[in-house]
Amino acid sequence: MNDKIMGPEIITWFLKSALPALCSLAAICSLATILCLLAAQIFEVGVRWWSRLPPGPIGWPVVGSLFSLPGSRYVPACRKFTTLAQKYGPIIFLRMGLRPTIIVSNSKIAEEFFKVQDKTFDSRPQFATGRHLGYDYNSTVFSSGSKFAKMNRIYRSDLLSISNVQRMGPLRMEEVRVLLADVLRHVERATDGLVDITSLVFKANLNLMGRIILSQKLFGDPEADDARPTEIENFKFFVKSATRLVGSFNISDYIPALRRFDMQGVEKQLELLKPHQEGLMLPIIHEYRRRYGQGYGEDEAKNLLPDLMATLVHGHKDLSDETMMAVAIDLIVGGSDSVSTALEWSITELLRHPCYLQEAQEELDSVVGRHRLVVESDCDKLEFLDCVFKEILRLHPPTPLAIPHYSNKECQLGGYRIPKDTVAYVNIYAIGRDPDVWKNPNEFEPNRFRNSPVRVLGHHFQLLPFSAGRRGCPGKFFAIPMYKLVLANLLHCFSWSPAPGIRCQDIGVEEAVGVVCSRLNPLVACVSPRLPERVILGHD
Ligand code: HEM
Repeated sequence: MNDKIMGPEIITWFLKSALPALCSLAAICSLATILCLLAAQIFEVGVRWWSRLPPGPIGWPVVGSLFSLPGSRYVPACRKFTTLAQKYGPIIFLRMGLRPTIIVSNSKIAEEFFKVQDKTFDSRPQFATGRHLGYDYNSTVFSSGSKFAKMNRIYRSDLLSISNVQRMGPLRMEEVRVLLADVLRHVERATDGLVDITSLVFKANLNLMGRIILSQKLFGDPEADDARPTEIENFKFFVKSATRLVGSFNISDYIPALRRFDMQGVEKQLELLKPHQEGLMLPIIHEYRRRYGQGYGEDEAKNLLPDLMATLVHGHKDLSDETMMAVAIDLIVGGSDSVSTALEWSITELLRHPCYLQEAQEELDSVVGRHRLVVESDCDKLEFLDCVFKEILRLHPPTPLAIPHYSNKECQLGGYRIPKDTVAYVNIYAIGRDPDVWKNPNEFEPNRFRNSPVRVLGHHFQLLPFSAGRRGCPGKFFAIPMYKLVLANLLHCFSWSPAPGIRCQDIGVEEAVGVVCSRLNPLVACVSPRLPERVILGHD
């Protein structure tokens, strides 16, 4: 009986007294939160003005702009950063979590960054990818300070020197022949002439890197006798996972206290990759130590050292297995995906613009003739091909954001103060599409480079596909001849057109998200032989 009376009374009491009180409390709390956020923002605006920091979005306390800015699953970060530059200017300051961050988006600031402040920004921030893939920041890509200086010396004077690039010329030509035979085989088998160019070009580049670094093919033909399907798939999986993870914006890199929660599962994925990479690399390294770790004389060594890993093991015995693995990973991951991405964008744009495809093929006919394959010495004479190469790297730079740099002391940039320990992104994509520098910046117009003195090596700051300065890509002299030789031969040997029913201008240019910005969808095109089969197969 009592209960019956209590029930409605409590409800009445709750509605009349407690509910209004709770509502008022909630309103006060919300107001207080809004006021605190507002105060925090006003405070940050004041601090920025007082500290002469560059302009940029204010963001939220603690998280800053972390959740609102970097690329989503669908929009690459370089594009979001470009939109931001249109609002705030060529140098932007923002907080990503707890890390002060700048974004450099035009050639003028980039020139100052790489010429005046190059040494200040020659470190890398310590992110999870460097801890795992770089074996505690030991690899070139992720190292800083004296470790970087040592690795950089090894790279530039030993591994990726111009003389090594020249020494590897015959290997490049061999892999090009394998690629051409592969394309021809696929063309003959395909009833509709459609060929998946993305996977053939990726495979060719991975194999070339495998041969240069380890004297091994990493990616055989599943139907050929030398196929090792598990290993092949493992390497492909490894390279693709590594580039995806290096390009991800991992929340705990920016708010270290959240590391143990690993909210996006990045650490877990990196840990899962580790046995994978060690299973692939360690047996190879041990075999190299056994074969090349001994004290050969210089002349003997020259004959014995067919590849980069042998050069490393022979010349730098003090390096640990971990560092050796880190170097091999740098080279395989850095070298294969970037070149194949540049190639697939080139074929994409040439398919979208048949007049340029024709111009490139006419040049090949006149310089090389239709009776043989293109060889490396021809490439210097292919002026239009060079224009296509530069235009692709301007419009679709394979690495659209340079790997993040890190300032080791306070400095001045663009007239602003940049604090010590700032993460710096150079937006290579935005620089290549700057409307103040490039006419019709979003159009593919290779002839803009006819008679132009602008080169891609890092001295012309309006075009920085390989970045510049001390951290600029050490593999550029490897990448350029490989790109030109493959593209020239593909265009020379085959005729190209879009898949049936697709108009040239409808071929998609959507980009995937990652440190290497490849096509979102594989490029499938209609391919047919343009030269006699015996020429394509190199039988003449
Ligand atoms: C079209 C092909 C390529 C492009 C567009 C490219 C572009 C880049 C860019 C933009 C960076 C970042 C530089 C920075 O952080 O400022 C880089 C770094 C690097 N690249 Fe490349 N790259 C290419 C090919 C290669 C090749 C073939 C190799 C190896 C043989 C290679 C090895 C590396 C390494 C080891 C680094 C790290 C350098 C450092 O941290 O100091 N790259 N590359």
